[in-house]
Amino acid sequence: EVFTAITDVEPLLETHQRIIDDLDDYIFKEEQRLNILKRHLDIYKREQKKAMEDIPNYLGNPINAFTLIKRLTSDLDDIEKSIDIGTEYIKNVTVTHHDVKYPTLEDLEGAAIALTRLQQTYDLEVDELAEGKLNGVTYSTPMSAGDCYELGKALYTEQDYRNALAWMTVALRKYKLEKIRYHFTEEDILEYIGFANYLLGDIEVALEWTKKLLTVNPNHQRARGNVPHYNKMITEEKEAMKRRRRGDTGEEIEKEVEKPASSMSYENDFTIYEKLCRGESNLSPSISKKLSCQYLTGEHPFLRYAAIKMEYLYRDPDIVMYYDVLSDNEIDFIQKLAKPNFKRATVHDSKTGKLVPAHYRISKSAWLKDETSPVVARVSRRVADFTNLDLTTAEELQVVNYGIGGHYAPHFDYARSHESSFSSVDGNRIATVLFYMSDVAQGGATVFTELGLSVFPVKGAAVFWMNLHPSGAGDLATRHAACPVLRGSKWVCNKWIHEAGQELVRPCSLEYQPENMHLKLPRGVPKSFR
Ligand SMILES: O=C(O)CCC(=O)C(=O)O
Ligand SMILES: [Fe+2]
Repeated sequence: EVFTAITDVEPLLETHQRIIDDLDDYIFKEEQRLNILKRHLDIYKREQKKAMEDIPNYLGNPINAFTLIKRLTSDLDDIEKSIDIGTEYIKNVTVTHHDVKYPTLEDLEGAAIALTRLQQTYDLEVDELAEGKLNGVTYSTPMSAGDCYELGKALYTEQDYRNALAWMTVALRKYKLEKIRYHFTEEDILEYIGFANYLLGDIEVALEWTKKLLTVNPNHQRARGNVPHYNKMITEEKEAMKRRRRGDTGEEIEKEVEKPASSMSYENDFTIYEKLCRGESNLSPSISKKLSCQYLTGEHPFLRYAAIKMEYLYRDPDIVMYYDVLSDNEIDFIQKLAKPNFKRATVHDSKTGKLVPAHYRISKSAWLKDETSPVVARVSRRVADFTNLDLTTAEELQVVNYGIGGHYAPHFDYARSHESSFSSVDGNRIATVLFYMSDVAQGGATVFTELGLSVFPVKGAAVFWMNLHPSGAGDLATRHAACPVLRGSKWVCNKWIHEAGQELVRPCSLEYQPENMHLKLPRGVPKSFR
């Protein structure tokens, strides 16, 4: 009936306009949505291209590794949300690609923690890292506000509020510069900053940030609730201070709380560890003047064929490095053999005696029996040749690969008397041979915290030391650690040699005999080298 009179048609123009507005709005939103998707796609394409140019170099960079995991976890969530109609499509992508691996949010958190471990160990600036720089050199695409936000969020979840705050602060700065729409807003960042400050006990600063949040959104419910709460806490604290000053509190004047000795020594141990990881080793001249290099030659059939290049890294206790004791082919072969059996590394729980994963040992490892391949057996034989020890009771070859920020905190290789592995029938781990199966671009040193010694990996070389005194007691000086890998990938393999079978080559003794403290080099070595 509307077409019968022009006046009846007139209101239709309003409807018409409504549709125009709605469509405009819809298309604007769709374009925004597609822009977000396009931006993601561009980044995925750009990074894939960069990665394919040099995969080890790309993934060897902790920032690239982190952002890759982020693109396959939280960014993918963001993409899923952006595709309203296409939700089924992206679901299909993740459901039907059974042949590819997807990291989990746990992986994202692991990568975030690894990044802060690197930051702390190597004294890196958050601002530098966020620009994709390691020690002043640019190694990756700068991190976006989204990258920094996700990193901050993961650290917040891990209750590392100090680092969460540092990354959220960078996220805020980048967010304002980028002017890009994300799945989060400035309000979210401000809320994290405010609350992290509160949890760190800095109430006045928390209040300041909450007020900033309220200038952006005066109706923010949680922020409005927090302001009076923070104000109350500040007033109460001020009152308490006044009372304390007047001395009428009845409360005890706060004393400097002394930390228990054990936690102090742990902190000290860790500070030394971090210093050594940065290569700030401090061998005393009395040790360094005794260090030397030589060829290990002599009558031993193995050494007659191939003299080994040997270097003393420390004396008393002796720590030596043998060079070129694994060939590139052997390394390739052993890596291929180990990979399918890789499991997250575990440590002995001294209480339960069980093997459990631990945050202080982050790597993947596998054990290889001599019978697995003639190559593995050959490595054992070689170890017997250059250590002059009996390998019959040695453990299988342990192959290890350290991922992003992978490390092993200071420890002893031998079992202590209270540990369940102490009473092994073959005795304790008398000696360690640690082969380096890769060079490491940055970081990844093996450090001896009691000796002040840093050893940087050299592909094909092996470090050898005795863990026990001739009395069978553990040598405390052998405490050592694997530093976090800063850039690159670190491969090692360990051969742990046990006491049983060494009775003739290395007799036990309760007396202090300096010559018994030294390594017994293979027979046929000229006397001057012993
Ligand atoms: O990887 C390293 O540098 C040391 C490894 C180590 O100490 C161990 O596995 O016991
Ligand atoms: Fe070790």
